[in-house]
Amino acid sequence: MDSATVTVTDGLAVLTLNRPEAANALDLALKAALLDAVRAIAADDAVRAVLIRAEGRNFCVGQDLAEHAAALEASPERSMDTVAEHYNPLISAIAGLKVPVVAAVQGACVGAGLGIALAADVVIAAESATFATAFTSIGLASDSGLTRSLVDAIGAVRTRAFLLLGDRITAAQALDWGLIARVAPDDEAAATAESAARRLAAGPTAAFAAAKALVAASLPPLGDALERERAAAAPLAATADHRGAVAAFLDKRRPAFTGE
Ligand SMILES: CCCCCCCCCCCCC/C=C/C(=O)SCCNC(=O)CCNC(=O)[C@H](O)C(C)(C)COP(=O)(O)OP(=O)(O)OC[C@H]1O[C@@H](n2cnc3c(N)ncnc32)[C@H](O)[C@@H]1OP(=O)(O)O
Repeated sequence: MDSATVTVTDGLAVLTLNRPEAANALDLALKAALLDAVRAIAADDAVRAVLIRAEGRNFCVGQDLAEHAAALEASPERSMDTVAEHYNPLISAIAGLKVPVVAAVQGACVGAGLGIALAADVVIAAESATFATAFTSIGLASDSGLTRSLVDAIGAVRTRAFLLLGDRITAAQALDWGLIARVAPDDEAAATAESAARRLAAGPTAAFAAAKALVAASLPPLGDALERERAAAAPLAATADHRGAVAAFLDKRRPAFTGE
């Protein structure tokens, strides 16, 4: 089964995360499939808007920690290569799409999953959706461009608290903070997001592209944030806190951090 699929109808490309059995956790296959899909969408002149959605109860729970544990075991210093090889190119590709991008979020939107959602232009969430950064809970700092997209959306004070305290917030809280654009009842959210995406696919594509470019130009460069996050990830992968927290998560127990 393809872990990411794309269908294009009437100018709308629907990109689906399709690993519901694993809460759409990002393993190598899903990351590579998403990157290939976004690059194909970017090259398709017929596409005038994009909807990013996910199968199953959860939008995306971030890096697959079972896969990561194996990679850490094999080579802590190499384990973070995927940030440069997959995460950073994926976030850059989504944010770099010239057409409008809508993300439809249900369930858990966590870690790099939050980074994917916030790389879109418009996030529409189901009422019961939740949002979390999760990185510091496993001894990491941040990635997927969140140190730019969060600061842009909610400011540095809230971003620091969101990263450091690791709170899991509701869709209503996310809307109140300005993290997302809309909240819809659980049974209407998918249709609301698709309707918005279809409206954008039928809209003034050149004007949308110009508006996106103008807003992006008013912000610090995404590439700089991604590079800083990449550089910060490698040394953290080598910490006992990170390795211990990943093992604790997989063993379903609370981690004991030593600060090392
Ligand atoms: C050389 C080869 C290299 C290979 C590649 C190596 C990888 C390198 C990694 C690089 C790291 C840098 C980039 C990092 C990106 C990130 O996203 S880091 C953050 C990762 N995500 C998390 O830490 C979230 C962990 N999960 C949770 O906090 C919670 O599960 C939740 C998302 C808040 C949901 O909670 P709840 O609703 O209570 O559900 P749960 O019961 O906790 O989970 C349901 C089932 O899903 C499983 N699961 C959840 N998250 C993950 C995950 N990230 N990876 C794997 N599995 C996950 C969870 O275990 C449950 O499973 P079951 O018990 O089987 O039901």
